[in-house]
Amino acid sequence: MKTTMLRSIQSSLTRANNSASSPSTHSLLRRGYSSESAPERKVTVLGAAGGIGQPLALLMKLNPLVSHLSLYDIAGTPGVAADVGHINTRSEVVGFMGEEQLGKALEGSDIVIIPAGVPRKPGMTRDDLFNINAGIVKSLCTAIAKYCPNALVNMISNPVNSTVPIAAEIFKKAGIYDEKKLFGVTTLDVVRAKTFYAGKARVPVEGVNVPVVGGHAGITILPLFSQATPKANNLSGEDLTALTKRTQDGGTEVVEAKAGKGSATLSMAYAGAIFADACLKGLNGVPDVVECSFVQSSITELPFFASKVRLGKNGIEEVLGLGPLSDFEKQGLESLIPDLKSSIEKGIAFANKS
Ligand SMILES: NC(=O)C1=CN([C@@H]2O[C@H](COP(=O)(O)OP(=O)(O)OC[C@H]3O[C@@H](n4cnc5c(N)ncnc54)[C@H](O)[C@@H]3O)[C@@H](O)[C@H]2O)C=CC1
Ligand SMILES: O=C([O-])CC(=O)C(=O)O
Repeated sequence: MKTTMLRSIQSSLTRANNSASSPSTHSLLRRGYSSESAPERKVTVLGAAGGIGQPLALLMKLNPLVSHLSLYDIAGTPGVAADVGHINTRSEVVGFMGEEQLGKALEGSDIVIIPAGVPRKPGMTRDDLFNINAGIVKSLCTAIAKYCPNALVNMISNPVNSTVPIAAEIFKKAGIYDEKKLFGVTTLDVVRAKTFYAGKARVPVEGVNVPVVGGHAGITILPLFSQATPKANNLSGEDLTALTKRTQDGGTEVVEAKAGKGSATLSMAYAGAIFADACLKGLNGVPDVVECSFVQSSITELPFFASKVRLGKNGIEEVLGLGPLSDFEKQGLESLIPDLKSSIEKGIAFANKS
């Protein structure tokens, strides 16, 4: 029963990850790439006792590609680590608490996932989190540069449109920046676009794929429904406009429904687990692993942009282009540029002051 449930979670993680044409966890296992023979991989979660951190720790504990799971927070991690650590899956779990343990938490990490920071309350924008979260991200990235400079960094903390540029500048200052290893996690936008599209088009959600490009806030989130598969002929222009708006406002929909108790945590943990799994597969040499992510980019005039990226043994193997856009999407792209540009510049300026 337990094994069946674990298998079904693992396979749904992989099935949902269908923007990648990568083989499923099951096919990896069938090819003799079992947890016993998979390479050792250490994954560290910073902010592991939080609303996202806890379910994300659980999902990473269920991933057979992880051999060491390191859980760090400023408080509460011993309990989370003891709890998750009792689950009978491959990885060894260690909890670390407080700044003096941050170095040990990070040492030897292959992937560092960062959901540390404050979430929104109703009425706030993601940018309203900047003042607190920018400082948290800056100090965590300074530690990453020191203790695990080669790790892939999966940035979840908001505002992603600014925290990713902050991380890049901190890494540049430390002399360790590798643009192939820094990712803003925008997978939740893809997860939402798939769910909303499947609902509207009345197609089975498991087979749906929708690229989402741009950034991760309001109109900077640009789902490309013209490229959605399977093609739906039953959607009007109005339907596509409504789907786009709902995807852009997905975070706010959850913030309002939680009415002061935070923002998306469970769906974000799921999305974060999907993205980390794709990074692990890339590191392990699985071919053709493709996910959308907010990365250093030259596909538009902006230095960072979310688009499909191909993942490999060193992180990003290729930043893929946007593909053909509808007139509506071209307009969306044009309108998002100034917003995204100013969020990127704000992050860069913050990291370089003092
Ligand atoms: N990229 C995305 O799609 C999404 C991003 N988010 C963002 O993720 C962040 C976290 O959200 P929640 O987990 O709901 O918040 P939360 O408040 O429940 O958890 C945050 C955790 O970070 C910890 N923390 C604070 N300062 C830290 C530091 N210096 N080092 C390590 N840990 C530290 C806190 O102790 C807490 O346990 C927020 O900024 C939120 O806006 C949320 C949903 C989606
Ligand atoms: O909306 C928020 O504040 C959290 C977030 O980024 C999301 O749910 O997409």
